[in-house]
Amino acid sequence: MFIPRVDSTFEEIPVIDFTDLSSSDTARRIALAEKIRDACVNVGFFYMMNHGVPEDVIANAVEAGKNFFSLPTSSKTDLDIHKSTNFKGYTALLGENTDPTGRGDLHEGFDIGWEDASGSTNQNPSRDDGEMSGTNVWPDLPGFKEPILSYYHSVVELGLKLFPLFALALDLPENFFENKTTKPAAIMRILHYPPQSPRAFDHDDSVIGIGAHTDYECFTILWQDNVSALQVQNTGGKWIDAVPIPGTFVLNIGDQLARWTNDIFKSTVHRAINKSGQERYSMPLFYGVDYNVPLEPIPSCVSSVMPAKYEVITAGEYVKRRLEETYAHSVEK
Ligand SMILES: O=C(O)CCC(=O)C(=O)O
Ligand SMILES: [Fe+2]
Repeated sequence: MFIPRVDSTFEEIPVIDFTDLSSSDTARRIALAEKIRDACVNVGFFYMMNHGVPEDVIANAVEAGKNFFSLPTSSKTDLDIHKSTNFKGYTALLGENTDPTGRGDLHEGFDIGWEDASGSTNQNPSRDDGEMSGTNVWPDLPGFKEPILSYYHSVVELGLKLFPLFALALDLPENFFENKTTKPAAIMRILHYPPQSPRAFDHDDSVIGIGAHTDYECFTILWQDNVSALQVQNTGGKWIDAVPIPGTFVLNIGDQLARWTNDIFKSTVHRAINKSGQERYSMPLFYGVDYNVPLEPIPSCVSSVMPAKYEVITAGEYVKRRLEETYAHSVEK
């Protein structure tokens, strides 16, 4: 496979225009895939401009999320993620510990997985998520579920269109991921980061908005509000701010694509620290391949000088293992 210049001491996160995402012109799709390849090989992060998800769909979901986080604590803890077998529902402040050296993350969150657009049920008999099977849980909050599912489905649709571009970026047939993404394994979160005192952070960096980590799926599509907090670590160890750019999503490569590509695509460490003095909200959607698909390295990414680095494990086993580690510290709470 052709690998462009590799230099992960980036100081900036590239911005890529997705106008040609579904272009019927192959040359345009290839040109876009080349930009994606360059960003994935060197940075593991890029902004998506002109992603096509309507602003009102985003705004309605954010509003619904804010209403949820304003509920009394007991209404939220009724849906505690520890009560779910498949990591769905509410995560309280400090309930998650993304960086094992940390003491808990300073955010609260709400997680959902696949559910039909009708919202009636996700227990589709033709869908077997193995390790990650199970339903969503929903609060008794009028006007919540519909906008959240509407955003979820818009971003799932966008994510599905990205797989052919990643395939092109890896010199694979455009349909390489098609039979591996038949039942979208996408987890969406709404996150609320209360402000944290900059002085407290100076004295104790073991409690921050979200501790340093890599994501567990193929890629993450993140909406963030206008409060800057997300930081991405380059190979020099320097934290680069992923400053909010209105109208964009941030996309980052996760561990599943790093495993497929034997680390040719970078799953880059990132964290969030909200020192702004304001509330911050974000909505990541983690997009993986079907949970029963083994994460086997792509042959062109393995050679005698680059032997396979990772044991082969299914996507579902991998995600479940990582989620168990993330929530282990708060199991008894
Ligand atoms: O809120 C953010 O900006 C980042 C969230 C994140 O990294 C995650 O949920 O994995
Ligand atoms: Fe992340």
